[in-house]
Amino acid sequence: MEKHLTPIKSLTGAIKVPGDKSISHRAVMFGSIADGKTTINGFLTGEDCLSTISCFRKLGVNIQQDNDKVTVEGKGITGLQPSSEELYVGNSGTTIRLMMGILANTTFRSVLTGDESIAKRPMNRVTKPLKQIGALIEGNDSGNKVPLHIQGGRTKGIHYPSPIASAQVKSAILLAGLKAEGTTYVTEPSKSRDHTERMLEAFGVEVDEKGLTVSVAGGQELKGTHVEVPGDISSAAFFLVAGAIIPNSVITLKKVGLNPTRTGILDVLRDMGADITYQNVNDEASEPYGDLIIKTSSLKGAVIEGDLIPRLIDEIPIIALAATQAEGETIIKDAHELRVKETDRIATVVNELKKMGADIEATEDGMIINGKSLLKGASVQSYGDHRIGMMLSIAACIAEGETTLSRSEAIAVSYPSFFDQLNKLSQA
Ligand SMILES: O=C(O)C1=C[C@@H](OP(=O)(O)O)[C@@H](O)[C@H](O)C1
Ligand SMILES: C=C(OP(=O)(O)O)C(=O)O
Repeated sequence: MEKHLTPIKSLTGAIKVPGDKSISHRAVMFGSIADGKTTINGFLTGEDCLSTISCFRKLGVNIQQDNDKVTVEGKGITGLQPSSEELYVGNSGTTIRLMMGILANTTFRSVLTGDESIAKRPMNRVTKPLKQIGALIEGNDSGNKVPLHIQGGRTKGIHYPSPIASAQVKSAILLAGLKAEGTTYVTEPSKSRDHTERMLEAFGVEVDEKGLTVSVAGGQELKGTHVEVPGDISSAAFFLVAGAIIPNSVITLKKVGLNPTRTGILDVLRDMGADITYQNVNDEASEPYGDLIIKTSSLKGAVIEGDLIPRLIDEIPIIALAATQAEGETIIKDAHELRVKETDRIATVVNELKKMGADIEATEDGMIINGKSLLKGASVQSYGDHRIGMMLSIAACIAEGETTLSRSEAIAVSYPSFFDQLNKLSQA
């Protein structure tokens, strides 16, 4: 689908961004393998999370979904049933990688596959540790690419030093560890998002954390519960940057998730000089949340690297846009992981922003951006990557002239109401 976008004078008003994608996936997955019923409020109805529901239905789980309210009739950790069809995860890396951990607990064989983007993404990062735990996995490129065939075996706890800070890898291993003999440990090079750890605890599982090592003892069961999903900070990020760079703007983003493993974007934007304030913060919830108010700001460049990267990995495309409007240079490094997301996000961000006149260069593990560029409307594309599509739509709001965005439908993967909310704020 092609979208024609024109500049916006200001953004004002309040919105509630949709539910957190990482938490929505996990609520359905953990509810499915729990004993008893799980209710979810604030579920993200984006395509990725609908893929998760569809896969668990194929495994025999009864799931009712009414907009953002979901009820899951849990089957227990050994109660999933074989699917006669392939499990199709669409565009969702989180679905396939976490499901592999769960399927390592089954006695039957399942086949997992996905769209053209999933077909390119590396799965060795999970097949390798899961094989060590005892799962039987086969697939293209020695188990690195879909379709993947997976079956549980005699699983035994391992201690896995993960070469990358990845919540998908950590979660897949911990989930496989739930039924393994002994204890399963994962050590990361730096801390990735901890939604799995927090939610397993809410489902009654004991999770141990010592520094960068997380572990679960095998033989634990999950008990169905209620999950309240806060707004997705990765979706809010597009409006945080839009509010900062579009003149005369003041926006309130309500009930945004503020889990410290996800708030790197707030640290960076404040460091760059953005005027952000917090209201109604609830730190007590298993997943903290609060309202964020952002005003038009004069930004300056920043260096973004190291342990901060996993705390804002999905926000780098929109941070790159903010950097094009900042005074001075922004350097993003240690972000090699961007190369294996829905697209190679270093290449797609740099290519498309260059078409709009940005001064931006790719490096092997990041990018270098010189700010204060006057962006011009251009013909750009999302390459089927939701976050690239949204970043370019916000770029179009400040560009001179019209921008044509092709493959804009990809945005529905994580933010189906994105254009409605953008319109609402720009008309207010
Ligand atoms: O666990 C999750 O929910 C996610 C983890 C991150 O991926 P990695 O685990 O590959 O870093 C992130 O990029 C993705 O959008 C969601
Ligand atoms: C990388 C992302 O998701 P996933 O890995 O689940 O496809 C994302 O949403 O930016």
